[in-house]
Amino acid sequence: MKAIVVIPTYNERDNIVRLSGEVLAQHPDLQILFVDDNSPDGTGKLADELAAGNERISVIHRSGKLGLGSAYRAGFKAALAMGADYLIEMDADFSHSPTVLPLFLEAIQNADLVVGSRYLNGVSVVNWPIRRLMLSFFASVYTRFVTGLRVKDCTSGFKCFRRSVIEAFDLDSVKSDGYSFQIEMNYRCMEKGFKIVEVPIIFIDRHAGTSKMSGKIVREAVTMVWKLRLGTLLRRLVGKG
Ligand SMILES: Nc1nc2c(ncn2[C@@H]2O[C@H](COP(=O)(O)OP(=O)(O)O[C@H]3O[C@H](CO)[C@@H](O)[C@H](O)[C@@H]3O)[C@@H](O)[C@H]2O)c(=O)[nH]1
Repeated sequence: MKAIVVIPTYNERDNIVRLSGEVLAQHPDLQILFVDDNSPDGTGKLADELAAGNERISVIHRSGKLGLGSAYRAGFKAALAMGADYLIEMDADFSHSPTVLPLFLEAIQNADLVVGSRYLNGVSVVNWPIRRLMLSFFASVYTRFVTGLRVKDCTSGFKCFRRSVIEAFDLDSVKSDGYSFQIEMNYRCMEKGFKIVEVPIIFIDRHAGTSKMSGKIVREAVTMVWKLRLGTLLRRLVGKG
């Protein structure tokens, strides 16, 4: 079995050394693929040094900050080419605990997509400012209302896909560049009838570095849910869905 943890990075220099060690210690079949967008703080160079010293670590370099969704598209394509059986999404900043990874590998045996959920048993978020927590929580409520998704944490960035799920998508047709990538992937899985299972996680706000959340990312997510829903309705109307 080969499970590749795809980790997009932008200015995560203070996190990736400890993160790599902790991720790889969780299971012998885990590998890491960093997707760095030419981070000004030198994350990419440090990732190269880690990769040079460990064959379970690889790095993709891109020319500049092109967005989380776009980083995952590039990372997933590379992970497929590397022969991944499972493709895992994870943030670089320890908001996602590496200790959950073995649970993902267990849960994916009976699912097509495993979502690490902050909102399965109430709210499991530590240290997030209340405004950010409300934004995330109500983004999920709004997404469920508009799209009919039955996932409690629609924007979670900690998840595990079976290879066959990613192969079933034309990754280039996934439009989201920002965090709405998470919503779009969930929605497309639902449309294709894949089995989505949520497992509870505790999300802890980062210690080092800063969030890359922006108004542009929020606006993209607000409109994306309608594009997804209307796209499905239109396809049904013309008999292609
Ligand atoms: N390569 C690359 N990486 C990026 C970019 N933008 C963000 N990242 C990386 O993507 C991860 C998540 O970014 P954060 O900035 O830490 O996200 P957050 O604000 O804490 O958001 C969390 O909540 C979102 C909403 O629920 C989630 O969608 C997101 O995945 C994350 O868990 C980090 O590893 C960060 O370095 C980008 O443009 N390019």
